[in-house]
Amino acid sequence: MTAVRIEAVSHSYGSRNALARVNLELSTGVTALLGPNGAGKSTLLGLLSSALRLQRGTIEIDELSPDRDARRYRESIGFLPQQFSVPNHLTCAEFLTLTAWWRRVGRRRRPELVREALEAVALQDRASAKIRSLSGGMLRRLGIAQAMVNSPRVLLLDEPTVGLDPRQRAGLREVITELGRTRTVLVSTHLTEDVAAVADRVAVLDEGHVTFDGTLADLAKTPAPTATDLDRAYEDLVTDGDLT
Ligand SMILES: Nc1ncnc2c1ncn2[C@@H]1O[C@H](COP(=O)(O)OP(=O)(O)OP(=O)(O)O)[C@@H](O)[C@H]1O
Repeated sequence: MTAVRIEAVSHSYGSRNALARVNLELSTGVTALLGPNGAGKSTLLGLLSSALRLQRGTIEIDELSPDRDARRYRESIGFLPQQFSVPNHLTCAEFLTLTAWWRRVGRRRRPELVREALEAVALQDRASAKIRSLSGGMLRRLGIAQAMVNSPRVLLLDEPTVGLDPRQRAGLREVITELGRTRTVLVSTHLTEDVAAVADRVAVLDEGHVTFDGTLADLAKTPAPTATDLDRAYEDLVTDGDLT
């Protein structure tokens, strides 16, 4: 079972504190990182992905450190940033093959891993389609495929459902739920609907502090919480309970 350990992690941008002594442990399944705009979600994902350099505290994935074991650490992680650019003129399979090469997947394993990644996000029928022909939902799913093409144990998805219509969101949530059966998935979101649909666990972040870490039932204090139950509990935990 993969374990991600985040201990006493703080981060600041100049004089602005974005994270304050964050502690979290993640294992197989989907954990939602829920918080309003500016809570520090992207900063935490940036540190976990090692796109941002750790200033204070400890982060480990199965005891690998982003500093000491940089290469193996990075190979353990797949990251879908909030904004990502793709070469529109390539096909989905070409783009994923290129990504696999860049992530040091050996030539022989590439076709199989590209096929698996496309299947995992239900884009197998689009392997030969140009990226420019994809809808917003498909593009986001391709973003998840690029994050998982080297078979990482941990997937970090930063606001993956933003900007999608309800049908595309439902499709993406199914994909995320499926991925969580075998991987450690951390999904940042400010939508309690996302949390209700995909998460086994939820961590609430507010102004850089973790104000809750536990199951959905514990958060809402009811055994099978709906998005509305979660909304109510969440609003009590954040300073600015803006759910838009
Ligand atoms: N590069 C930066 N320079 C200065 N301040 C930053 C930078 N990136 C983030 N911040 C600040 O750090 C805090 C946390 O930002 P972060 O983007 O991590 O939050 P978030 O929860 O991901 O918000 P959002 O949902 O809006 O992306 C905010 O106050 C933000 O303004």
